[in-house]
Amino acid sequence: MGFLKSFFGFRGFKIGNKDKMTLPLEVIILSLPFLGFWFVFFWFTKAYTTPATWILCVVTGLIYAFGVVAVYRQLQKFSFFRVLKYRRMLRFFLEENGYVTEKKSKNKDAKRKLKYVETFFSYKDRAYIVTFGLKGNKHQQKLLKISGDLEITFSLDMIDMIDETGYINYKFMSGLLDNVLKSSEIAGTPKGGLQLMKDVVWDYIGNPHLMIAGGTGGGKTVLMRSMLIGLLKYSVVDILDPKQSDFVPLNEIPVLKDRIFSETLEMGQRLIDVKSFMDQRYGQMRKLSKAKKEKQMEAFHTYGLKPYFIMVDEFPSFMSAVEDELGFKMGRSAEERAPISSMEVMSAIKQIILKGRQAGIFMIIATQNIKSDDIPTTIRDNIMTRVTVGRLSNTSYDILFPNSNKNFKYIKEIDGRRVFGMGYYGVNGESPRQFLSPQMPPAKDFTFWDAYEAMPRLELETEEDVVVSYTKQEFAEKLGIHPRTLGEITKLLVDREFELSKELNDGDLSLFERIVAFKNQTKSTWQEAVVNEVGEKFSVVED
Ligand SMILES: Nc1ncnc2c1ncn2[C@@H]1O[C@H](COP(=O)(O)OP(=O)(O)OP(=O)(O)O)[C@@H](O)[C@H]1O
Repeated sequence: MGFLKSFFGFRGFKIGNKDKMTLPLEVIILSLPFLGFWFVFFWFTKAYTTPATWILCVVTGLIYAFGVVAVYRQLQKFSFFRVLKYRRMLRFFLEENGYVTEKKSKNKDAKRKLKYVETFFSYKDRAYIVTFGLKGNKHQQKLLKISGDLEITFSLDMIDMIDETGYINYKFMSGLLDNVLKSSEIAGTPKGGLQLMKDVVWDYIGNPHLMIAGGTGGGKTVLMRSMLIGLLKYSVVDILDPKQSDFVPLNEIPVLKDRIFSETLEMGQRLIDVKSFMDQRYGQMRKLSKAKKEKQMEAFHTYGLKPYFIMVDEFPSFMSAVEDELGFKMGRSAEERAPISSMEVMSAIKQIILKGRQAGIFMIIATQNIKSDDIPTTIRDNIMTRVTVGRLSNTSYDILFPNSNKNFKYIKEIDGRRVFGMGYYGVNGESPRQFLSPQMPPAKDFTFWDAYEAMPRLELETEEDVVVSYTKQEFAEKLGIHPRTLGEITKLLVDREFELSKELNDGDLSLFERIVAFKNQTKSTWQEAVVNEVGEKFSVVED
């Protein structure tokens, strides 16, 4: 299809009058065994005149009709038949909504014929794609805003809108339930991907910081706790819980011990400390980058640093507590004033949001319904990823996903099954897609508490922990040898049971330098140079 499209501009079959015929055709094909049987029966028995045979024929016909309906419904599970059905729905939609022109005919009595606006429908990688030809036609403006109506017509979720010269493509996804994960399955990588559904990965380096919004009971806490399952495996997480409810008890678990803060003063101080830590990390990264002679400083993970997340539950209520308790108040004496001010806290948050990405420091903030003045614009606009769960007001959707022409709806059931944590996921400025939060397994099989208790506690790197590590190419360049020669020396060392670091770093450098120097000075072989340094077998202690 890709080949046909690129060479001949062939996009599939256009939606048109022929799509009316697919349902009768399907019914006829399904009825063929029945019709065939009775045709052969009457042919051989010649029993046309026997009323009993006709009664039997009608009765079996009725039973068969029920069978046809049942089979037809089962066939909808197959994409081929679903595509036929969606094509019929799309044709009907186009006709009903005036995306048609009447074909002119010289014969006044001729049957009215319709010409549909150029529309294609295809199915690829579990996505349905509707393509409209624009080419300046009179429907152009309406076709650019049609996605919301199509979502309702198909009961599918639009996940992408792709512009092409003369065409607009809308991509719809099905199978939300097929893509949901269990809370226990959440995983991620330090290089920027936390998997939230089978087909949704939060690229926290590409689209840093996350805002979770949801009405009360919508599933924010469960989502945050599920995310912790993934994040704690490879990063450090601090939690600010101004409500002092959902997270404070977790402070007893080693992996989160002293990483949960709930008093306004300690939460504010923590953010100021995180900001200082960020500045210090930038310093470390600059040093490492310089040691590696990089032209440009890379992201934190290339220097072996862990990501660091700060989760803030009920962010607006945290902000008002900061303003109340740490803000400037006329008449407050110096003794009554807190050691830190609300301005310092706000400035720390802004700096983390604006500069945290490269240093690997990310904020995850949760809020209930959100109003435009709840969160300062600098902060809000730079929180690039947004998720909603449960019921939310239209104002909240407008703030989170501005300019989206989606018809946001609150869904509690899918295919008759009660679901929790249903909402939308999107990147600031792009069209959001439907989202289903990782599902919490029944308490008899899984509890967050037990899961966190089984996790090892990771620490952020101190200045002493940070060593410059090199790729093979970089390390070989530093020694002035070919990477293949480096491979040969490494193998000779490993054969002699010498343990090397996983990633070659400054600590390994002097040993390699000595081996290279010995070889060059004595004109020996690499093997002799290695044996000279580590002996025939490194692990054997010689007398
Ligand atoms: N992903 C999920 N899987 C299973 N159950 C869920 C899920 N999300 C929510 N629930 C159910 O809904 C209840 C409320 O969810 P949760 O506490 O996360 O809501 P919330 O948005 O944090 O509410 P509040 O704002 O009032 O704190 C949970 O106790 C749980 O029973």
